[in-house]
Amino acid sequence: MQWGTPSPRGSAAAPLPASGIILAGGESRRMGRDKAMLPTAQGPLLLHVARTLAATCAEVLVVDRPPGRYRHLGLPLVLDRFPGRGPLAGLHAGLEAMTYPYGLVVACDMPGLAPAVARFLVEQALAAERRGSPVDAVVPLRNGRPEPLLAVYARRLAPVAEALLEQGSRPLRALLEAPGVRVIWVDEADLRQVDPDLRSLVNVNTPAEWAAWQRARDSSG
Ligand SMILES: Nc1nc2c(ncn2[C@@H]2O[C@H](COP(=O)(O)OP(=O)(O)OP(=O)(O)O)[C@@H](O)[C@H]2O)c(=O)[nH]1
Repeated sequence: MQWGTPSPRGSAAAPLPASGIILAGGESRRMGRDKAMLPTAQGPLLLHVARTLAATCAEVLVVDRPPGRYRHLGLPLVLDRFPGRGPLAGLHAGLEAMTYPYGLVVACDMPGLAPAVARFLVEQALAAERRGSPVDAVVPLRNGRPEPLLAVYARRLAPVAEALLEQGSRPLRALLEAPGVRVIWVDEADLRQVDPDLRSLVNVNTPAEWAAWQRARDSSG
């Protein structure tokens, strides 16, 4: 299945004027095989995530480390400018390349992303902008802890991320803690209104986690 094939499920609402950024430049050491290419009923996991994101975001970009591994999928591809520096480097490249002022970032190893969650997070950023009180990020909390691998970031954070990367490898969290960065923290209870089991926040890092995810999917039909 190639990118651009019409979604079998379709989507009732039109995509929002925002970008979707899929971080796919990791090394998958714990999985022992490329997480982006794990097989799903909708094709490789990366394609499944991209198609889910496309229901919400008018643009979807995949960010990989050079030289780029996913050209064969036909997805719009961006390469890290700070290779080997982790997810913040992927976010930085995505923010620099994206067309829209806000981008929803998703890790390529999140098989349960729900379009309703993607839309809910992006709408928080767009609504704040409309109210005249723009924010730089919209980040879910789970058990009181930030989930920065499924979050909205403003394009204006690109130079902030670049300054952090120039200091070396830094966690995504460092961007949210940078001076002046305005964040909407989304309560777990609010997220559960659109995703009761918080499946959108599941990421699969190991073969055991992948097997558990597949079992859970099978048992829920
Ligand atoms: N573009 C880009 N994405 C990255 C980079 N490092 C990690 N990611 C992505 O960020 C997300 C979270 O990565 P991790 O699961 O922490 O790391 P990983 O390298 O994929 O996996 P491990 O090797 O098992 O730690 C995944 O979607 C990765 O593909 C990077 O240097 N560049």
